Parts: sequence; structure tokens; C-alpha cells
Amino acid sequence: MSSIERLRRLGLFDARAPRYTSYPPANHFGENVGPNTVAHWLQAVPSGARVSLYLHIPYCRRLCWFCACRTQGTSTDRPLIPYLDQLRAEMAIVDANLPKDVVLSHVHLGGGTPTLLPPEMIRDLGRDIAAFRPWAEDCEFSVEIDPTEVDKPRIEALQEIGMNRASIGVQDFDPSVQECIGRIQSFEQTRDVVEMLRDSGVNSLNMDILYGLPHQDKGRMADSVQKVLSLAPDRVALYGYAHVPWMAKRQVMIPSDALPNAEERLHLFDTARRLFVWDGYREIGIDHYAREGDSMAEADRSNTLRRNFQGYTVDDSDLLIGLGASAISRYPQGFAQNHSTSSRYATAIAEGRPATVRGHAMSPEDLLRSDMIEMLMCRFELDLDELSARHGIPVVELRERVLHIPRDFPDHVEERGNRIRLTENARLVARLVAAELDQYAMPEGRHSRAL
Ligand SMILES: C=Cc1c2[nH]c(c1C)Cc1[nH]c(c(CCC(=O)O)c1C)Cc1[nH]c(c(C)c1CCC(=O)O)Cc1[nH]c(c(C)c1C=C)C2
Ligand SMILES: C[C@H]1O[C@@H](n2cnc3c(N)ncnc32)[C@H](O)[C@@H]1O
Ligand code: MET
Ligand code: SF4
Repeated sequence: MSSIERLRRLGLFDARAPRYTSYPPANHFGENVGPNTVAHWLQAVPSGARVSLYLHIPYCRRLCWFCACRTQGTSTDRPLIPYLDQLRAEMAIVDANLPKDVVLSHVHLGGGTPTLLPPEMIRDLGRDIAAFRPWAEDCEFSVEIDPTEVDKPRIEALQEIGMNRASIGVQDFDPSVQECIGRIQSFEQTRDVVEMLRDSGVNSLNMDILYGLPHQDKGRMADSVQKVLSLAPDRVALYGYAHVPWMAKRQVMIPSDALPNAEERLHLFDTARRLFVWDGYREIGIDHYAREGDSMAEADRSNTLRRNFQGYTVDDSDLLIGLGASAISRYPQGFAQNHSTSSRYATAIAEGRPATVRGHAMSPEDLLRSDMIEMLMCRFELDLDELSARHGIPVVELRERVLHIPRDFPDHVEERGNRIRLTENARLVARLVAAELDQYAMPEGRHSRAL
């Protein structure tokens, strides 16, 4: 039986599954976590802890039709000024609860489009971050860059406030694909921004690209990937386009009859991944590629890769404080998400309390499953000895819980000693296997395609 046949037998071509950037996935968050819980969780952060910040800028100049991110369009800077005031006020609320002697291990400025902020607002925001808590010596400061909405003064301002990594939205370079997804962006413009970033000393660049878009075929995909390779990014995220128009209303603009089917998606994915591998990139997790020497390649080699709301990360902190509308925080005790509409977010902040609207408090059972799913998504294995040590559960008991997995996935999962390992096509089946460990999995869940 061919490898495609084995995948078909698994039902992969019809399956839908969460992307497991958290466990439980964010659509299972409930209303039992609110501002008071979050205040307590902040107060309980240990002295000296390493803390990560995620700052969300939920505005874009253009609203690309494929995009499933929480963001709104604005043609002027007018909403940005009050929004930055609210971010500052939210930082003050966090500051009042969080111990003083923690350090920042990672700051990520994401969106939306952070690069639509004018240079002076970028500098103001930078001052707020600098005044919040000291950076750890090895702190990473990454920023999401839209090459069509940035220029030299903004890059200089970002570099001045400490940006040392950048993630560039590419998606696809083919003009006919770009037209179909409402995102026009020339190769030349992208190349110029890459050069500007490198000139300003940012020498760690990621690019996001997508497979599964309308009108993509193997030839166009290969062309697009070659163009990406010519810019030599240190990392690439190759995401499968998630068509979820019931969640992201603007996706109704995407012609669904021009979307590749699951088998075509597999060929597109394979075309891209082969090119990255041929070019010497290391395959990481289900959707990342990194040059040898890049910190993500190192983290993968040393089994220290982690997964959070931004996808794969080298950030080792268990504490991620998300600031801004719709931002999600992770504490050892659980998850908390802010109001997603900017008006509700603004009202909550004005009341001087965390803007939390929902979340999830973790039970010991959740913590175990979350750890197993993260290990599976990062390493394609369950190391029962390691899990046993971390959760105080005997290996025999853990084995009992997971033994059905190699039985249910005989072609793709094997048991070797105290390890349950994904073997063939691990990056394709990982989400399906993870769903086996998901107590909240809903067969009717309206998730994106598993492939
Ligand atoms: C940069 C934009 C973001 C991406 N993910 C998130 C943001 C802000 C965070 C996020 N991802 C999901 C949720 C829950 C949805 C909610 O109502 O709050 C949040 C807050 C899950 C999710 N993300 C995508 C889909 C289709 C879903 C639904 C659930 C699922 O199918 O798992 C699409 C998507 N968003 C981003 C990426 C990279 C991506 C698909 C590859 C970025
Ligand atoms: C932050 C990154 O999220 C990715 N992204 C945004 N929307 C979607 C979607 N519907 N499906 C897959 N990936 C998406 C883009 O690649 C962007 O650059
Ligand atoms: N908004 C930026 C872009 O599209 C960053 C990635 S999408 C959140 O290029
Ligand atoms: S892809 Fe980036 S620029 Fe386009 S709508 Fe989404 S967040 Fe905005």
C-alpha cells in the first residue's frame, strides 16, 4: 500500500482537527476565568521568573481575504492613539499585580499589522515596554512585518526599541494567487524590506507562506518557494490555508470552487517541503523549516522546542502575558483571553481591571494532556519516562492510557521501549494523533482541515 493510501485509510483527507497551539484549544475556553482569577495568577508568579510578553495590534491597512486573524481595517491613524493608551493602561494593571523582580525572556509584537504604527508611536510603545520590566540578557524581541506597510523610518524605530527578530508575511508570490486572496505584494517590495531589515542589524528573519490557496498548483508553488529561498530566510512557517468562513467572515471572498482538494493540498505541501529540505533547511514540527545554526534548529535538536499561540517557539518561559484586544495569556494555572472587540476591551481596561473575558483553569488531568500534546506536536513522540517524572504518575499507568494509539495508528505510530513514536508522515498525522489525547475533542468540531 502506498503512503498516500495509508493516509487515506486514516481518514486524513476528510479530517478536521485543532492546530493545538494550546490545550485545550481556545474554542473550549469558558467563562469561569475572569479578571479576579487573572489578578491572582499574576500575583502568584514567582520572584525572578522569566516572563514573555505578547502585544497585539489588531489593525491593518488592508484586510486580506484569506486571513483568520483577529484584526480590523483602518485607513487612518485615528484609532491607534487611544488603542496604545489602552495597551499602556493594561500594562499598568499587570504591573500592579506582577512581582517586580521578573525579567522579560521574549517580547513579540504581533497582529494585525504592528508596522502600521507611525515611528513616534513605535518609540512610545518601546518606552512603555522598557519601563515595564528589565530584559533578560538573552531576550528576543520579534515583530510581525507587513512588507507593503512598512518603510525605513518605521524599521529604524523598531530597531531602536530593541527588535532583533522579524517575521515577514509573504503567503504566496504568484500574482494570480495573490489576486484571489486579496493580497497584492510584489517580490521586489518584499526583497527591499528584507534588505532594509538586514541593514538595520536584524539578522534573524522568518517568513510565513501558505499552501492550499486558490489557483495554487505544483508549478506555481515551486516558483513561489524558489523566490522565498532566494531571500534566504533563517526560518519559514509553511501553514495550510485554513478555510473557515464561519469564523472569518471575509473568507467568503475566497472562491471556494478554486480551492485545491485535500489530495492536491498534500502535493502542494510536499512540493514546498522538498524544496526547503533540498536547500538544507531542517524540518521542524508540523509546519516549520529552519537553517542549521538558527536557534529553532538548535532547540529541535536538543528537544527544547515549545509550542504556544504563535506556533513553534524557542521561548522556554511557562508564563506568557498577552496584552491587547483578543490576546491570550498562559499561566501555570491556566489560560486567559481578553475581550476581542476593541470597544469591550477598552471598557474593561477603563475599569482598571484585567480585560479577561474567558479562559480555562487547568486541572492536573489537563496539565498532563497538555504536556503530552505539546511533546507530540514538537517531538513526534511521547517519552513516558519524562512525563512520569514531571507529573508523578507511574510509567505503567501512563502506558495504559496511551497504548490505544499505536493500535489505532498501526501504520504511523510505534511503541519503542518507554516511547510512543510517530514514524511515517509524522508531520501529517500529528494533529490527528494529538486529537486522540484531547478530552475536549468534538467529532463535529468546526475546525480547519487536518491536512
Ligand atoms: C496572527 C494571527 C493569529 C493566528 N492565530 C491566532 C492569532 C491571533 C490565535 C488564535 N488561533 C485560534 C484562536 C481561537 C479562535 C478564537 O475564536 O479565539 C486564536 C485566538 C484558532 C484558529 N486559528 C486558525 C483557525 C482556523 C482557528 C480555529 C480553530 C482550529 O481550526 O484550530 C487559523 C490560523 N490563525 C493563525 C494561523 C497561523 C492559522 C492557521 C494556520 C494565526
Ligand atoms: C500570522 C500568519 O498567520 C497565517 N494565517 C492567517 N490566516 C490564515 C489562514 N486562514 N490559514 C492559514 N494561515 C493563516 C499567515 O501566514 C500569517 O502570516
Ligand atoms: N500583518 C502582517 C502581514 O500580513 C503580519 C502577518 S499576518 C498577522 O504581513
Ligand atoms: S494577513 Fe496580515 S495584513 Fe493581511 S489581514 Fe491578516 S493580519 Fe492583516
